[in-house]
Amino acid sequence: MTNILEVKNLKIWDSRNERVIVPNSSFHVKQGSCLAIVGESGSGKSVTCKAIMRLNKAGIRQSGDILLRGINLMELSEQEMRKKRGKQLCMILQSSMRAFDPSCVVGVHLQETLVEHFGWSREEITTKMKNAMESVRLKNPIEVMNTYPHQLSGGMLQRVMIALTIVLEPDIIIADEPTTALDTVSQFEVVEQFRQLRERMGCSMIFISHDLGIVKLMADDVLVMKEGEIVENGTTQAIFSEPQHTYTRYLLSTKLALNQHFKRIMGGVSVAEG
Ligand SMILES: Nc1ncnc2c1ncn2[C@@H]1O[C@H](COP(=O)(O)OP(=O)(O)OP(=O)(O)O)[C@@H](O)[C@H]1O
Repeated sequence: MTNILEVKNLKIWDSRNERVIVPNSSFHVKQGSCLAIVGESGSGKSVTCKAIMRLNKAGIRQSGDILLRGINLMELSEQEMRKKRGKQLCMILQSSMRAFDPSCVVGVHLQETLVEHFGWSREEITTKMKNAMESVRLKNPIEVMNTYPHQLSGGMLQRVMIALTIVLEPDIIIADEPTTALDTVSQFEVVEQFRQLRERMGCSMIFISHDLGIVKLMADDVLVMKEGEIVENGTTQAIFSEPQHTYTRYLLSTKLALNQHFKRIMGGVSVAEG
């Protein structure tokens, strides 16, 4: 199987105080597969994904190679990189609210993004978005497009982003904790939409999540990060059944403990199980 993305010797540091955040990371994403990145808060998951997009804040520097379909993103100009973002590399954040301009209705943002990448007409965009929104079970898509972001729930906005991703058909989707800000029911629905998205488009994905239940459901491979370093990398099956590193075992044991706690207080089957 070919790799859609290869990250080699990625180093990320804060140039203001020379603090190294990620010393030396190498990993890859196989074509059509989902790689989950797990690890405690502050372990460097987000900065790693932002480094792939080349979207870390000014002051945060990076070196190494990031090959997308064999093209080294590190060597592209900012203008060339802008063309890749959205069209070939899509990022879905914890909360989509920040991705939308609060002063415009949702449809304006969708139109602008799709015109920039494809140059389609207004009508074409509306038809494509309407179909995609219906496929992620968003009712009244036209109405949604005429609504301001703050008038929609977090779960609805995430589904609008997934619908936009369906239309953009990127080579790889990077989802950074896309369900963390949602209530349990919306979480379940959004995960389901991500699963269907992968089934339908066979797209490759990097999925950051705190929730090992979701990781087990979504990912083919798992990368475990601790203090900026990759401490373990393997298939989901292997990581869950035979974790090698003490830190991975610790993560899995806390998941188990939380599950049991949940069962004790709720008296039922934990949602994270399976
Ligand atoms: N803009 C920034 N300036 C300086 N340091 C930063 C910046 N963004 C992140 N860092 C540092 O990089 C490290 C990794 O942060 P990162 O957000 O990648 O962690 P994470 O694993 O994604 O955590 P979380 O699960 O909480 O999102 C942290 O020590 C953080 O302080």
